[in-house]
Parts: sequence; C-alpha cells; structure tokens
Amino acid sequence: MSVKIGIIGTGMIGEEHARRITQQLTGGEIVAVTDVNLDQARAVVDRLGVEAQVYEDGQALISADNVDAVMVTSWGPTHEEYVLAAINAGKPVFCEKPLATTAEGCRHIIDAEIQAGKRLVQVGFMRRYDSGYQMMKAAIDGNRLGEPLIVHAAHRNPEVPERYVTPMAIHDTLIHELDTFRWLLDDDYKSAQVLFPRKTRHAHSKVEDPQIVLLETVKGVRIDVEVFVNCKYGYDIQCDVVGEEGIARLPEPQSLQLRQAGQRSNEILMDWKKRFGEAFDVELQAFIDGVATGELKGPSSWDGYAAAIAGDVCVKAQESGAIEQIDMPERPAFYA
Ligand SMILES: NC(=O)C1=CN([C@@H]2O[C@H](COP(=O)(O)OP(=O)(O)OC[C@H]3O[C@@H](n4cnc5c(N)ncnc54)[C@H](O)[C@@H]3O)[C@@H](O)[C@H]2O)C=CC1
Ligand SMILES: O=C1[C@@H](O)[C@H](O)[C@@H](O)[C@H](O)[C@H]1O
Repeated sequence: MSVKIGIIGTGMIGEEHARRITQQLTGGEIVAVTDVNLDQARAVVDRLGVEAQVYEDGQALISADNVDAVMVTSWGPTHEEYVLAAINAGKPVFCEKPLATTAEGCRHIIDAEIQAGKRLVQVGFMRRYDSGYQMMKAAIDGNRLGEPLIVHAAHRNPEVPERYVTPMAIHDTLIHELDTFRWLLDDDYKSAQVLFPRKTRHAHSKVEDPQIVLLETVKGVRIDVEVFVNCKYGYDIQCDVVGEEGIARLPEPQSLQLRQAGQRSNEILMDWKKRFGEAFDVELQAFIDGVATGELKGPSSWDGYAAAIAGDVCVKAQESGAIEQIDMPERPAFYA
C-alpha cells in the first residue's frame, strides 16, 4: 500500500518533489495539495496528471483523512505552523529547510515532538544524501584523514532575487553548511564571525555579497565558508576537509570534458535542482520508506534546531562584526 502524501506549497521545490514522488520514486503518491495561490496548486496537479484533491489551506490538508504524511514546501516563515499542526495530528512530516526561521520556532517543534513521544519530523537537509558528501563522511569516519583540523568551503549561487536580503545568506543559504559540517565532523559549533569583503557590483542594495563565515567547533576545527550568491558563473558547492594525514575534497558533479576549438572545458551547473537532484531522490525515498515502516531516520528536528541556533548567532555576528559565542543545549535522549 502506498503512502498518501499531501503537499503544502506547490512552488518551485514543491512541484519538483511532487514530480519525483509521482514519476521516479516508489511507495508514495500525491493525494492532496495546497498553496496560497490555489490556481498554481491546481496547475501543478494538472501538469503532473495526478488525482490529488486541492485543499483550501494547509490546516485543512493536514487534517484530511486521506493524508498519511505531509510535505511542507511553502516559504520558510510558514514552516513552524504546519509542522506543529502535523505533529499534533500525529502525522509524519517532511519539512524543507529551514525547519523554522528562528531557533525558538524550532524549539517549539522539538517540544511538541517529544510530547508526541515519537519521531515524526524529517528536515530537508539533502546534502546528507549526496554521494560526494557521503564519500567524505566515510573517509572521515574511517579515519583515512586522521583527525579533521580545518574545513574550507564555498556556497555559490549565480544570482538571487530582490527579496533576498543579507540575513538570508545565513538562514536560507549557509543553513545547509551549518547542518552538513555538524554531521560530517560529528561535532558542534562554539563560535562564529562574519566578514564582509568588497561587495560585488552584481548584488542589489539589500544584500551584502559575498560574505565569509568563520566557525569554530567544540573539538577545535576551524571552518571558513565563502557565501557568494551573485557569483554569476554557476551553482558551485565546494568543500575540503583538511585532516592530520590527508585532505578530502568534495567531488565535482560528473560532467563531460570537451576538447574543442583550442579549448578544454567542463560544464558548470547553474542551479541546485541539477546539482542535488540525486540527493533529493534518495532523501525523499528515505522519507517515504520511513513513513511506511514507522521509523523516520533522516535529519531530525534536533538537527534543524542545532543549525538554527548556529544560524541565529551568525546573523548576530553579521550585525556586530565580533566573534560571537554559540551555546548549544544538551541533546535530549529522545534524539540520541
Ligand atoms: N533543499 C534545497 O536545496 C532547497 C530548499 N528550498 C526551500 O523550500 C521552500 C520553498 O522554496 P521555493 O520552492 O524555492 O519557493 P517558491 O516561492 O517557489 O514556492 C513556495 C510556495 O509556497 C507557497 N506558500 C507560501 N505561503 C504559504 C502558505 N502559508 N500556505 C501554503 N502555501 C504557501 C507560495 O505561494 C509558493 O507557491 C523554502 O523553505 C526554501 O528554503 C528551496 C530551494 C532549494
Ligand atoms: O536551498 C537552497 C535555496 O533555498 C537557497 O536560496 C540557495 O542559496 C541554496 O543554494 C539552495 O540549496
């Protein structure tokens, strides 16, 4: 029997995820959708050719009898309300990043999930399912580098819209690295600082771009991340972990090398959809399988909360220019 899924938010990633579940993955079907723009929700149902009911709003979709599990792919500030409603209805929920836009919002979700007594939330940190990052993790865990000492990373987007403002470099973009490095290094953060180099002329007035985020972990690993969201040339994710006895470099996405007209070249991808396409497949299949077996295993609410705590401090560091301390509360046994 397939897992009957309702999607809240049928924008760019909501439609992508719905298409995946319908055309590529197994064990799940889209039976319900909603969006503040109901015409868009209807158009997505038509484009996918699914028999899904269009609900008036997210709350109606969550409480519908035909919905076994919920996917929240609406705008970040709406996530907390819908995830809480799904938990209260006892339904498993996949929530795109961020889990909530503040650490306080994530804490409400943690409290509700613990109260429910069962893991019901998977957060959309898809990099954990990327084969390149998984190879890096296996090398680190297998002690092939010795102890990790330094991480150099870059998160580059070709461009961002006018609504993208300076703190979004943290909450919307760096949030992926904030989760990835905790997982990769099995560590937590101790401090953060944000530096602003010379601003690119391609950034609009409300976003400082690029930014350099410097993090220190509890074990003493130093991390530098360049966040550059109007880099123009491509969607480019870089990561080197420097250990005592070696370095692990995130593999480049596979691409054909062309020798032509006196040039040797490789394509650089332009968006996250292609760069992490396979990771999204594995991530959502894991959610469907987790719902079917009653055991969700992916990134938890605690991971969403931990990334949000570090994110809030990074935003403070953007404003102060100082090195700001990150205090991570003790992880409850529930999330061990
Ligand atoms: N994991 C990843 O790499 C990515 C994650 N995302 C995340 O996915 C979420 C959605 O992003 P996009 O699809 O790019 O945005 P989008 O703007 O294309 O789509 C969001 C949709 O949510 C709808 N919506 C807004 N408020 C709503 C509400 N209260 N109830 C129902 N629908 C509502 C909007 O009308 C819109 O159709 C964001 O949280 C974003 O951070 C987005 C892109 C990549
Ligand atoms: O999640 C994503 C977007 O929302 C965000 O805006 C981009 O900066 C990220 O690269 C992408 O993965």
